[in-house]
Amino acid sequence: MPPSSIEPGEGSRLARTREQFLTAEEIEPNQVRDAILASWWRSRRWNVAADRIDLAYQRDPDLDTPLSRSALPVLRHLREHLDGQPISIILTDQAGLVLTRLDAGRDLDAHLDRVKLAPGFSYAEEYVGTNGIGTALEGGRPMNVFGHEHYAEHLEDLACAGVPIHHPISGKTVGAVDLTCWRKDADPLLLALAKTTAGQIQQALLADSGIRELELLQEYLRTCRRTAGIVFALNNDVVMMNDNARHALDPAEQSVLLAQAAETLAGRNPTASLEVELPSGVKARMYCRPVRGEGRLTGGVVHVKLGEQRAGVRLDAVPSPRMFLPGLVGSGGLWLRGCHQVRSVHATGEWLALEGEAGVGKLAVIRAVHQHERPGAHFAVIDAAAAERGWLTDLRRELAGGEGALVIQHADRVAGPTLRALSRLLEQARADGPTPWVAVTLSQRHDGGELADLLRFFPSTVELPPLRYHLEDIAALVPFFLAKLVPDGRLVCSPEALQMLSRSSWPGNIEQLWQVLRNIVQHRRSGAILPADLPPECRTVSRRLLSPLEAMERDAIVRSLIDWDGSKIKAAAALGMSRATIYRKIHEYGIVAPTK
Ligand SMILES: Nc1ncnc2c1ncn2[C@@H]1O[C@H](COP(=O)(O)OP(=O)(O)OP(=O)(O)O)[C@@H](O)[C@H]1O
Repeated sequence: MPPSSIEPGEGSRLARTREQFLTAEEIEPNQVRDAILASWWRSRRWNVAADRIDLAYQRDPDLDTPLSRSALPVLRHLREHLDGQPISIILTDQAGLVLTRLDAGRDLDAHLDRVKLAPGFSYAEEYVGTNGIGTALEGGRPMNVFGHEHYAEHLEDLACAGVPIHHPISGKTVGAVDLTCWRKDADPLLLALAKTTAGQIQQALLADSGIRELELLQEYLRTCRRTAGIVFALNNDVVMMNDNARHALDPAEQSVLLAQAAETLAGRNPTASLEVELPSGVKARMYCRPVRGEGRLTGGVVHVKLGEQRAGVRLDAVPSPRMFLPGLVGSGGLWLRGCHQVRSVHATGEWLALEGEAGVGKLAVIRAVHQHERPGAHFAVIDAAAAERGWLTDLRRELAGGEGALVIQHADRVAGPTLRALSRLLEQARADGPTPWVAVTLSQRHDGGELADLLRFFPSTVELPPLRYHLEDIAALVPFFLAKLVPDGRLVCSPEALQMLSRSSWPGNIEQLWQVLRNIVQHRRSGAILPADLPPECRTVSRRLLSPLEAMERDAIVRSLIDWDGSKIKAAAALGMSRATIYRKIHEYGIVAPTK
């Protein structure tokens, strides 16, 4: 198979192979390059239409970005050098949205307009199928796509050479440059030219960001000189922190503060002083100061003061960064914070209301804290949702038992007379004294209405995060669960499958992960779990691992889209977001918008 061009005669063979693939016939081996075949499979999974280019206009491209400012002079210079040759020069953002296209002559431009390879349309693989831009971005490497290698038949007359552009400091993909010409004019040198151009754009980006990073560095050093405390500075690509920050804060605390600082600096009021509760329970006051260069926000410097410990909560003299709870794994910041809060409330003896979506681990945490603090003491669980007659009688008996711990699960699922009876029982038990320590779990967000009467017995409410807010813990949960399901370590999870699991959104949380693995071991009990072993629900993944803040933002967008019947304009307005931003985020987070 030629690596970079198609020989005469090969075109028709390739066309036949492509047709076979599209009609789901078996294709002969070695008829198409591996990278192209992999891309065809992805295009099929994305349900890309091969017989039409059906793209929605996404948005007016924002050309006031470091990428556009750095790339445009380079591309114009290349245009001059190409001296009127019919080669289209195209710049896209990291998601394949065409930002600009330089004139390439009337015929080619008209064709590119017809196939919507034009500013404001996305040539991501998931929309157009195999093509020079989307396939290069998807694979993260230079890619040429000739004629019939394109998935969509309307692109068959074209040849494209796409190269991802990486940020020279962070290494993140920030866009792609693509050179497109007629198939008959295809030349392997096109890819070499595209690579050189991408390299020049990266150089220009380096010069641009060098100045911005310098401004940030100067402000950071000034702040470090002025204060003896914790200081860090950040922008989209760089984080700097002083020795105090490294010594006084553990990684979970650092990541909570950095995420909060990034959100504040990107918000409406970037110059802010705010209080943040760390996973250890300690409160910290953050003073954020934006840094601007040439009128634009280039990052921010943050000064942190560690404050008083949480009122009413016992803290060890030195807060331990990791908490060991029997039978539980996980070290994500939000997860640890929830565990710590449960332990703190348990230590005060106050009754606890523990909230969180179904399957986040509410019962598991209460059980673990109880076993850790009072090993061997009585532990009872009553499920209010089971609605069996007699559970109130069981409850009365447990309350009268007077010791250990009692968990009333799913308390938000009872209502009316049963709920009132439950409240009366608790009131009576308190009056009769001594009672076990009682916790209720609530799996839905409730408005407090009817439940308020019950919740007056539970002065502290703690919330456990959904799994999608601590996806980093999947790397520990999976081997932990596999060891439970298949002893002797005979079954492991391949890195590819783990990556897919770490990018799913897990609406059913940790319980869903457990069930998924339980089902897998029905058919695979040794060796390695591969992506093909995973059920479809784990294969619809976002493009990358989302940070907790990004996951929260994604959820807010999804909720708003549902509230506004799928209208992106109304959803954006409700969230105080611009239309352009919501379009970009929907794409970035892989949100499938509900249809109107
Ligand atoms: N951090 C963890 N480490 C190991 N196992 C966990 C962890 N968190 C939860 N689990 C396991 O996940 C499953 C679901 O947890 P659990 O039943 O506590 O969730 P829940 O929030 O109480 O759910 P629901 O409200 O739906 O009853 C259980 O099998 C539990 O043992």
